[in-house]
Amino acid sequence: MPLRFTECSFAYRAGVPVLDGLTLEFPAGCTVLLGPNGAGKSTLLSLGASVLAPASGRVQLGRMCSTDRRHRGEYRRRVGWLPQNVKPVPSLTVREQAAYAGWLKGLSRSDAWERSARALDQVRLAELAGRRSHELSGGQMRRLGIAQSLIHDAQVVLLDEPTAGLDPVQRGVFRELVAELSESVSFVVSTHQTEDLADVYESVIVFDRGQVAFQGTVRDFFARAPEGVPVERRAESAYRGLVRGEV
Ligand SMILES: Nc1ncnc2c1ncn2[C@@H]1O[C@H](COP(=O)(O)OP(=O)(O)OP(=O)(O)O)[C@@H](O)[C@H]1O
Repeated sequence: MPLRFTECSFAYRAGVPVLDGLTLEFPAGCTVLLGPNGAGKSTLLSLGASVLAPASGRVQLGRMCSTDRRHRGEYRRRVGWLPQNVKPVPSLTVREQAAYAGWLKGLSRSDAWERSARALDQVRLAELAGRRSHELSGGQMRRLGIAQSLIHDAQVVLLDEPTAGLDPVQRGVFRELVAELSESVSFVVSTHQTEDLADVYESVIVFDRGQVAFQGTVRDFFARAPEGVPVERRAESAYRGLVRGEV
């Protein structure tokens, strides 16, 4: 079931649209969302997660519409979301926090508790299940965030800059995890990091000033770099050729 935006418009302030009639479908699999600061990536993901509602147009997962009250509960279970700052819930353990997220999405307490063990196992946090979540490192906290978005059997998980501030080892762990989990779940990952795209992602979307500047496979994206650019600089070069960014 693809996540689709149809003629979506959204503004935080009247007369200053962030999205203006955007139509976009995220492909299945692992998609990286690139774009300069202020391009509207977080806004797009928040609309996808139904945290925000479009002023006009539709956001749909298959036939479910994010703003239709009849579908909203199911929509929110099927679309997981990891915002930029995942916060520990004071005094909860790692497992309790994962279960709490499931309960908030409508799972029964026992179901949420049971599923939390599997979700923590999936993100390699099973050993830390009994630790207080405020004691986790930044990388572990992001993994707990993924567990929270997986617990209710999401089909699409939206990750907003999940690797910002992580050291290279933790970034690697994160990438491996996403690659592994993407066999059963589709991911859309917003990031400013263009290195190692080919290791994880199948598709690239470059977003600029609320519009899609590029959508295609990683291979097509790399092909946008001028000839002669060394392999390790191709993604950055392709990206620079596609965006204008803020002035
Ligand atoms: N809560 C808000 N209130 C008003 N304006 C906002 C708000 N959040 C974002 N904006 C504005 O909306 C536009 C898009 O912001 P958004 O955070 O979606 O971009 P982004 O691509 O995620 O940026 P970054 O890469 O810096 O995180 C920007 O001009 C920003 O200033």
